[in-house]
Amino acid sequence: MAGFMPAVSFQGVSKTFATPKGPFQALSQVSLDIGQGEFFGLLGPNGAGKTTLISILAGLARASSGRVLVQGLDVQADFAEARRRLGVVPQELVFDPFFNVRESLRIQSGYFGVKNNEAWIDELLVSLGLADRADANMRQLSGGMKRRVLVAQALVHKPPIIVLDEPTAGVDVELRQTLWQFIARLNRQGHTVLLTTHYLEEAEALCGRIAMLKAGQVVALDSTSQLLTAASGSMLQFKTDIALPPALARLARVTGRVVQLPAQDAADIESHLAALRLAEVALQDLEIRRPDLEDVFLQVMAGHSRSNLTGLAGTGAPQ
Ligand SMILES: Nc1ncnc2c1ncn2[C@@H]1O[C@H](COP(=O)(O)OP(=O)(O)OP(=O)(O)O)[C@@H](O)[C@H]1O
Repeated sequence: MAGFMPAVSFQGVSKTFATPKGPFQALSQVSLDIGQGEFFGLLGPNGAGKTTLISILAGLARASSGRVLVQGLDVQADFAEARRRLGVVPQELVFDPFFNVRESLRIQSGYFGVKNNEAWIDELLVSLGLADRADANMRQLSGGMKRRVLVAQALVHKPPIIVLDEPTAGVDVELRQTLWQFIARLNRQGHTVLLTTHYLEEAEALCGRIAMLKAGQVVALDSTSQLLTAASGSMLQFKTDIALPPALARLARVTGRVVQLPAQDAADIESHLAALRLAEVALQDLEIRRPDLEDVFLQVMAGHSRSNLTGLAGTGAPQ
């Protein structure tokens, strides 16, 4: 990969927090490169270390060891210049209540030293559905509207790298669509996107490549399509109102009336169906489908992944 400069390079990043119970290792030896122009997903269960990794990238926290480069710039040694290349949309709603929407964008623009930015500010307001709230005070906005402003603030200096930490947590369908259309457009124009989300459907639809973190370690790193292809078996899915026999209940993912049962092969499917028939479980809308990203995620987190899912951690090759 000589001459190849990643947008973001995590190099052996570890982070240990001092806690009353002693040191706690939130990240251990995270190494991965995100190529320029990639739409990259960082996934993991609560507490896996996603926000810690992004805080280190944004220069808000220090790695205990290892380093992070943004377009070749060290986030510690070249903090201001590295930070300018990043647009970070935080998870939490933090805002200044004294300004209106447009003023807050102008202030943020000034912070990054960008002048004569009104045209881009107008485009942000329109693209994020904020145009008619431009003069509203930040205090008056609903939670979803505040989140739109946070996205606009993060993008006001046109950063080449956009970092979104769970941007759609608790936001409505309309904002999600507005947001993703806009971010996808910026990605097509060449902006690199790093996304953390718990919405695996979004990650599957948007991300070209995905890293999965578990307890501070990279446990899968591959293109989204390769992760899906490499996932083993299929899923038997149906609806029912009747309780499953205990042996199947242990295997099943149940969401309301919908039951999903992983099956390695045809014999597995047959034995599941036989057990259901024996227990007189009436099935509706029965289907057999390929695993989706949620299935892959659960397989990886359960440690049942095939070695080709886990063996790639650290290679960091963009597609
Ligand atoms: N300042 C801190 N001091 C001690 N432990 C911390 C600190 N910050 C984070 N942690 C711990 O580090 C681990 C990783 O936290 P982090 O917020 O990075 O996870 P996450 O993957 O972003 O989770 P979520 O999906 O819930 O946002 C957690 O166990 C958390 O409790």
